[in-house]
Amino acid sequence: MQSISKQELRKIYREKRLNLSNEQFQVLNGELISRVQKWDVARVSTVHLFLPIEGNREPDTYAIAEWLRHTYPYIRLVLSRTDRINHRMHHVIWDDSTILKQNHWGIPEPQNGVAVSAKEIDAVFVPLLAFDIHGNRVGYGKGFYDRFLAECGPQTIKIGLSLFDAEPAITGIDAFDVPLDYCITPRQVWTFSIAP
Ligand SMILES: Nc1nc2c(c(=O)[nH]1)N(C=O)[C@@H](CNc1ccc(C(=O)N[C@@H](CCC(=O)O)C(=O)O)cc1)CN2
Ligand SMILES: Nc1ncnc2c1ncn2[C@@H]1O[C@H](COP(=O)(O)OP(=O)(O)OP(=O)(O)O)[C@@H](O)[C@H]1O
Repeated sequence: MQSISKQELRKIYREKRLNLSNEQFQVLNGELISRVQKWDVARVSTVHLFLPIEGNREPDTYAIAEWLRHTYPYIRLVLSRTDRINHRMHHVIWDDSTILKQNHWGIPEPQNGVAVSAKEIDAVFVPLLAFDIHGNRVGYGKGFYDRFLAECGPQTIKIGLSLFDAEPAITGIDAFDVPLDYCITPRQVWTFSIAP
C-alpha cells in the first residue's frame, strides 16, 4: 500500500489548505461544522477545543463552541495555553470571564481561568494537518497533542477535524502517537475504535 511520511504530508497538506479559495474554505468548513453538529453529545460534560490559527485555514471551531454553548449549556468548554519550551499544554475553563490573546503562532489563548486536568476531559477536538484510514494523525510536528492525549483518561474521546479526506497510510508512526477515535471531515465521519 502507498504510504507517505509525516514530513511529506505536512508539506502537501499545508499547501492544500493555502491553495483553497476563500469560497472553497467557507463551503468545506460549513459542511464540516454541520457534521459536527450531528454528534451525539450524551454523557459528555467537559469538552476541549482548539481555537483556529486563521491564517493557516484551520476549521472554525468558534462555530462549534457557539453551538455547544447554545445547545448544551451545562457542558464545560476547555482551552489550552501552550508552553513553547516544554511542548506542553495547560488547560483552563473557557467562560465569559476568559481573556484571549494570540500567541506566537496566532493561536488565541486564555490568559486566565480555572485549571482543568486532562483526566477530567470527556472529548477533545484535535487539530491536524493529515490523517489516515487507521486513525493516525500528523500535526505540526512538535508533539503537543501527543503529550496531551497521553495524559487523558480512557474515557476521553479524541475527535479529529479535517477539511480533507483520509490518506491510505502514514509511515513513521511511533509509540507516542495517540490514534483518533473519530475524524470528522466535510464528507463523512470516520470511526476508528469502539469508542466509549
Ligand atoms: N489551533 C491550534 N492550536 C494548537 C495546535 C494546532 O495545531 N492548532 N497545536 C498542535 O499541536 C499546538 C500548537 N502547535 C503548533 C506548532 C507549530 C506551529 C507553527 O505554525 N509553526 C510554524 C513555524 C515553526 C516555528 O515557528 O517554530 C510553521 O509550522 O510554519 C503552530 C502550532 C497546540 N495548539
Ligand atoms: N509523550 C511524549 N513524550 C516525549 N516525547 C514525545 C511524546 N509525544 C511525542 N513526543 C515527541 O514529539 C515529537 C513530535 O511528534 P510528532 O511528529 O508525532 O508530532 P505531531 O503529532 O505531528 O504534532 P502535534 O502533536 O504537536 O500535533 C516526536 O519527536 C515525538 O517522539
